[in-house]
Amino acid sequence: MAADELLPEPLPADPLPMFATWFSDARVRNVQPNPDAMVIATVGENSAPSARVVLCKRLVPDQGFVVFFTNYDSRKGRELEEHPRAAAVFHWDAMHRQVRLEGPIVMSPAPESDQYFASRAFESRIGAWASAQSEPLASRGALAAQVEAVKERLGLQKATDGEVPRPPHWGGIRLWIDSIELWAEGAGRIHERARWTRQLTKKDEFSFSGGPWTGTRLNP
Ligand SMILES: Cc1cc2nc3c(=O)[nH]c(=O)nc-3n(C[C@H](O)[C@H](O)[C@H](O)COP(=O)(O)O)c2cc1C
Repeated sequence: MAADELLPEPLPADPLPMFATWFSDARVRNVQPNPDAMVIATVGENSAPSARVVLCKRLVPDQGFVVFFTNYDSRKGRELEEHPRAAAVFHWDAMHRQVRLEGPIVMSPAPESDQYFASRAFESRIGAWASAQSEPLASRGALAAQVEAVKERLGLQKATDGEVPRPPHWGGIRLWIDSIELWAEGAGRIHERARWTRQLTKKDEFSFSGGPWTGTRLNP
């Protein structure tokens, strides 16, 4: 089965509007239960890679970064602190498309994390305090007890009792894109691939400015 659309010829100078269209297509057409899911790969001790699924909650194509939210003390958080680069993969099976991203990461500015945290369900906000993500857990009951302890400590039993503050160890991570590959399934396994790279120059704690993109078709 071929992708809905193959890659334009010649390739666009800037790949990010096309990535944004693919991302939006996947969400608008609701092609899978979590169309915003991406696998994030990080590098740990002894250069060992590790990967897991997270949800991409923002894509800012004009600047060129994506955002996911997590516990900064989790395994991925600790690995990213040591090695602040990541790779991400989206796979939209029903659209026969894959997108690969690579680049440096930064923690989101506090307002970005606060805004998203405030939009989460009460239980998820309590859970962000209760779960020491990636740490050993004695039993399922132990987590339930941690949830109850957090509610007790914050004096919040239900959503209408008040605001759950954002834990300092929980927030957004921005992956700034300096390499992107778009892949579209072709007929008879003659797929289409192209990769674009650019230089990123650090502007401040949260942002980079991007140089021009260089795009190349790749053998599938
Ligand atoms: C569909 C799906 C979405 C997920 N979304 C997130 C997410 O947005 N943030 C997150 O921290 N973990 C998310 N997880 C859980 C992660 O895959 C992972 O188990 C967790 O973050 C701990 O990973 P780590 O120990 O490598 O840090 C998601 C899992 C699945 C299957």
